[in-house]
Amino acid sequence: MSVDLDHIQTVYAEADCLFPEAQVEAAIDRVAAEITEVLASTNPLVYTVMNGGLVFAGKLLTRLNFPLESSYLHATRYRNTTSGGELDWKVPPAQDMKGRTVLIVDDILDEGHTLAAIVDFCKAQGVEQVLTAVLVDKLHDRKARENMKSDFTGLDVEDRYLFGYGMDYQGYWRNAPGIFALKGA
Ligand SMILES: O=P(O)(O)OC[C@H]1O[C@H](OP(=O)(O)OP(=O)(O)O)[C@H](O)[C@@H]1O
Ligand SMILES: Nc1nc2[nH]cnc2c(=O)[nH]1
Repeated sequence: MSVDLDHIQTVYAEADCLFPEAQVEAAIDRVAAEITEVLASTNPLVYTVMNGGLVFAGKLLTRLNFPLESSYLHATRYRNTTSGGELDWKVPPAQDMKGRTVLIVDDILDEGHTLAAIVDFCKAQGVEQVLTAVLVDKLHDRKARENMKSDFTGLDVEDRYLFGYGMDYQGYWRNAPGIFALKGA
């Protein structure tokens, strides 16, 4: 598919910055401290959900100063579009997680279907416990499960289409240094 880079540039130029880099980094500091408090002695297996979780996980992991194992899984529901569909497991978890504490790290809890499916998968593998960490939680009443929350949350955000810090717009701007909302969405 050919991409209109002028359009991609315009989207960035016209977007609203909801949280600039310094605020996001402060949120990651806080989340890292909370995770350390709860998980430092549990020898956790930390799973990054690709692609979106990449930036948050990279920044989070160096702030977790205790023994842990890091791996990734790849599940997608949006496929570079702005509305979700069926969850597609591109790379399921590879490690044996039976009896382990597992932390799932992702960029966003939106409707929550992605995290719910991953958590269910981990439970079916016989984990000791599975916890979740997201950089942003989008506030609305369309969650997959009632009152669904992540165990660790960086920032609560309004109900708009977001990009930056791992979140994409048509595959672009995962590298944007802040949390941005699409103009008019
Ligand atoms: O809470 P939900 O409504 O399920 O949405 C959240 C998921 O959507 C995004 O992934 P996406 O499917 O866009 O794939 P990506 O990680 O490659 O961007 C994001 O990274 C989360 O994994
Ligand atoms: N980039 C991006 N991915 C999402 N996945 C679910 N919600 C969103 C969103 O607002 N932005």
